Amino acid sequence: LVQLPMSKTISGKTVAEHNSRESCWIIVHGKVYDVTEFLDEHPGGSKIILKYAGKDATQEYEPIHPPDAITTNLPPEKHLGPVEPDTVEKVVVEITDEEKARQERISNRPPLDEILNLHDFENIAKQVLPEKAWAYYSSAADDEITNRENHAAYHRIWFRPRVLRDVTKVDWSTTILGHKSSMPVYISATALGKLGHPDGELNLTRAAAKHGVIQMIPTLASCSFDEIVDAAQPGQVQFFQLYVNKDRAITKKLVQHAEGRGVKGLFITVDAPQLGRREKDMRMKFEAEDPSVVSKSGSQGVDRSQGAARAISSFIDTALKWDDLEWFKSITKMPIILKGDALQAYDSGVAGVVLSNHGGRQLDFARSGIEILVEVVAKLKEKRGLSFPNEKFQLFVDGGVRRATDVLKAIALGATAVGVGRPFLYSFSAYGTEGVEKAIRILHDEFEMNMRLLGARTLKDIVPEMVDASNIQSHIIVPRDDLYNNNYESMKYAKLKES
Ligand SMILES: Cc1cc2c(cc1C)[n+](S(=O)(=O)[O-])c1c(=O)[nH]c(=O)nc-1n2C[C@H](O)[C@H](O)[C@H](O)COP(=O)(O)O
Repeated sequence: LVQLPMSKTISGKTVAEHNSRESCWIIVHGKVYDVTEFLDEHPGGSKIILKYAGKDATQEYEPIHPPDAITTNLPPEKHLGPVEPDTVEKVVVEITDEEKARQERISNRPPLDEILNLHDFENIAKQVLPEKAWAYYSSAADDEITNRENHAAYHRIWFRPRVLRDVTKVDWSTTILGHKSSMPVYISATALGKLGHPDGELNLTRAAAKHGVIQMIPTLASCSFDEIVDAAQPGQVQFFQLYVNKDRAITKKLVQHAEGRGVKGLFITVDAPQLGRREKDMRMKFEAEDPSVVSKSGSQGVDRSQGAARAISSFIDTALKWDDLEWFKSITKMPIILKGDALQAYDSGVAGVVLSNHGGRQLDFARSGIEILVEVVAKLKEKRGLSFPNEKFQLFVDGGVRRATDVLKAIALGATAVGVGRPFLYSFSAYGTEGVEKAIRILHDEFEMNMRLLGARTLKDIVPEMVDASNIQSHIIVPRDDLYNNNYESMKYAKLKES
């Protein structure tokens, strides 16, 4: 063990002497950690840590890790104590021209009252987000066809509105798993909130509290779980999205802690035994690492030549199977909902299912949640005599929802509510909590208008007869195949060569 100086704090100079693979100390949030033996365990690879060996790594650490990640992953004897303030050499991050231009775009972004729809937030986020953040948030798997199909599928569903109904008063509030919600929309779990904004997922918590919307807390949040729950108002309803860890003891601790903190629903993600190949994210290579590095546990090193997603998700249990649900029911009283395309969910006795393809970030060419909803409702009606929406077994969809009309189509087809992911990410990335509030207000405005135009006073009036989904399964138009089309010189003879 290295002999530490007698003083309670450690000088920056001493830390700077431990700047190699042989002895690697880093500073995070003013505390010194000996990460020498953790280098090859780090899911994000050793390179990114060695870049900050002997230095302050807080700035790099913040967006990707919950604050308590380092203290929970390093044994206590590696927590060396506080660093002597102002003895640490400042990590100068040079401001590139590109970054200056991005800051310029941030200050020139339009005022919130000019934002009219959720697409505006995406358009602005694309211009103001750091490249890594935009890549991570916007990316989807392979050719991203499913990501586009998620949105396109709603365009194959048409309304049959009712007229001459008194729609002076319209009310689109509902309950989700028995909890009040101001709209049939919840904020879906999306990881790494601090890539887009220093407050990360707290932006969602604050806005959700103010507007009576339910937030689903992701396992891979940048903020710690307790930070997010502590930021909730008394009585605010939150759900927890779980990636099941190979180490079930960790999963059990997480689930029971969430229940103990008052979370009202456990959403187990079942469509991601491994996170998909999201090529925009992969291009950001979080410090490519030689995959042959064998970690201490003797297993092949984490393949770190991918983007953030792969690096942070090596813990996910690829062996998860239907029989495990009994174990989950034995460790928690929270209603359990499966998140992913899980047709057998009803027979396994869970409280519901989110028909989702993870925003197109997993299996490309997986069908959209809304298309599966039509199939699931028909099947459960025929095989189990169920009708929907159904209090006992609630159906949710997510993916590609950008308008209140998308939500109303899902409600008409039997969903209890709909999850929205990227639009809320983009809204806080560009405008913080106020952006999320604006996004929620936009949806409220759209609900009011479209409920009136549909001739519906409450969500109960939104019935299957009000939509024509007969074309939902016709994939005659495959969403734009951008990658292929942009490379293919389709206009080969556009310009005949002279002579
Ligand atoms: C956009 C996005 C989605 C993620 C997401 C991160 C981002 C940036 N992450 S991920 O890194 O692992 O893929 C999660 C996640 O933590 N857990 C999860 O269940 N779904 C995750 N999802 C999927 C999300 O919960 C919704 O299913 C999806 O976002 C719905 O599609 P839209 O974005 O089009 O609304």
